[in-house]
Amino acid sequence: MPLLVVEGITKRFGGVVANDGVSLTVEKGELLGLIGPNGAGKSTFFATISGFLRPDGGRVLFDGEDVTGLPAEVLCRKGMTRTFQIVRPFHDLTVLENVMVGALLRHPRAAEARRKAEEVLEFTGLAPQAAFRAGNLTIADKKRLEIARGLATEPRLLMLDETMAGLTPAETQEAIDLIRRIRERGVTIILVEHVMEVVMSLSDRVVVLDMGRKIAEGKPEDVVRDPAVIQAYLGEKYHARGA
Ligand SMILES: Nc1ncnc2c1ncn2[C@@H]1O[C@H](COP(=O)(O)OP(=O)(O)OP(=O)(O)O)[C@@H](O)[C@H]1O
Repeated sequence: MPLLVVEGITKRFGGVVANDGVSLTVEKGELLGLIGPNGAGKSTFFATISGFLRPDGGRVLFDGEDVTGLPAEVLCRKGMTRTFQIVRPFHDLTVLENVMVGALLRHPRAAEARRKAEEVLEFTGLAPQAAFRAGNLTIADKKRLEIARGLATEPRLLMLDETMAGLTPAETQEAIDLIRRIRERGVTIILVEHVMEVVMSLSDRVVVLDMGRKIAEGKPEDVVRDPAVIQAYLGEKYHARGA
């Protein structure tokens, strides 16, 4: 049984149909890349399936259970956690305290939450910055903290929304390595990402959205050769890069 089954999810904002009957499945242990041009509906899809927005139609099944429209904190407890494109740590708390907030979900006693948070900081490479105020971190470390806060909730499905935006090539490589290691721990991952090298190197399968609809799905090497994908997305991207 797939870990996640999404059937015909639709989300409208007034006259804009941000998600128009999107269906997909994610197998346990799989890493699915979700790509598409700006405004294609990727963030809306994340928000709708992870309980931050209510869908106008369609169903979400998590590990066989219908979880459609349940609030984010309930879904998080069931094991579905998302990160945000615009990172939003508690700026005045330390890095350790920020991660403890995530860890408290499964470890209500502060000492245990702290132990869990320290383990996650070690794993994500943020241990040296544990006592820093989150607001003082570099962009790359803020992105890493966003992932660490998600990991501290001990998800089975982790949805990563543009964790590489604004990173240097060296920082991007570190983030790729971190995502690989998360995956080796058995966490299923959906990754929204514009950096194609990242999508290509990490994804088992790629789904392409355009104007709210799924226009392609398959192995990364097949999807990048799909004429509809080149026209809707890659052509524009390569053009924008001057290639
Ligand atoms: N809260 C909102 N209210 C009104 N319209 C919205 C809202 N959120 C998204 N939209 C619209 O829905 C469409 C899909 O937007 P969404 O942010 O999901 O796309 P995206 O693929 O994540 O884009 P990007 O790659 O730029 O992050 C866009 O037309 C956007 O303007």
